[in-house]
Amino acid sequence: MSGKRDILITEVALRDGSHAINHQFTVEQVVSVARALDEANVPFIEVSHGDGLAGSSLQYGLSRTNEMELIEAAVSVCKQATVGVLLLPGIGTIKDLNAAVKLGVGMARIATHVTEADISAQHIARSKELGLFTVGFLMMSHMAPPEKLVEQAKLMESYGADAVYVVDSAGALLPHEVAERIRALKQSIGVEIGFHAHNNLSLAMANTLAAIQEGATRIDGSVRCLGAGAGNTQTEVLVAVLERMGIETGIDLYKMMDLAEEIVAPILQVPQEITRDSLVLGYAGVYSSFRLHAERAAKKFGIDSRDILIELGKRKAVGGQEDMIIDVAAEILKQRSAAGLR
Ligand SMILES: CC[C@H](O)CC(=O)C(=O)O
Ligand SMILES: [Mn+2]
Repeated sequence: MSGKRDILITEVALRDGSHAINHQFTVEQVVSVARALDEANVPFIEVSHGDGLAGSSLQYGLSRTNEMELIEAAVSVCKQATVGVLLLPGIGTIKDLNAAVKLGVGMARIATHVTEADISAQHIARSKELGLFTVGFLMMSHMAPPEKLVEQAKLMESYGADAVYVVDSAGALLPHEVAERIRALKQSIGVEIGFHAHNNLSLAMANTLAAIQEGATRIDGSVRCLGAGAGNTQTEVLVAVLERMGIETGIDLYKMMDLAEEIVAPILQVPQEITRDSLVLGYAGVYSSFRLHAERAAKKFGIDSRDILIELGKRKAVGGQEDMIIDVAAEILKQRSAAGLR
């Protein structure tokens, strides 16, 4: 480990992983994970509610612990890592960003649906004013062709973003689709390009490597796959694979493996694997964070969660439309009853 970094990894387990554990992180868990990540020399650690700052709500899931306490705890144990936050304009506000900055965060990722970058202008501008490394985070990137993605990334760049991410929120992209998107951005924007994967079709690693091959220099990972759906690119595995390829992350592999095994595995409510529901998320192109909501609705209405997810995919539901999950479940039940199937 030379300390040189060819690729900058952002660890998202303490934010994306919040979805997988119903937003139940405790201060003690965040302290132990963040401290170990910092000791392993991970450069960026994202901490927030799964849906970003101020996501704690009945609609998205109530946090067990106020996220500001979690952020403060993470910052307090990080000696070298930058702690970052996610903000979805409309869920979180500039007031929330200001509060997070007071606690010592150094990076903000402003996330919008892939076709709605224009709503990020004031949040990106404020983040820059606050001196933060600022990322534009284009979610559900499988829903837009490369030309559209370029148009939206250019908007984020024009607002001042230091990097723009292609975000495969549904884990639906195939490696050649990732490659064409990153290639198009590389040819069109001047800021760094990042990639965020979900492993619902078992393609997170392949997609990440395709992104790196086309010039992405910022990559998200979640240790032990602690992320929504089937999780993200597994950080400790990514570190090992990149090391084998001669690509330096600056991260200590043994320390990452120990953290995964000894600290993160016990936090998981169930081991992260590609279940039938996470597979359907990728297959149907549905937001990974919808999985547990759909499973709860399926149980309540006595129907198959896969039918709910497939219908959400057909309706092209986007992040923030979690209320549609109940509507869809109720409609499926009504149709079944009308057809005499129940
Ligand atoms: C709801 C926010 C979302 O979880 C952000 C993200 O990680 C993604 O779109 O994949
Ligand atoms: Mn995600």
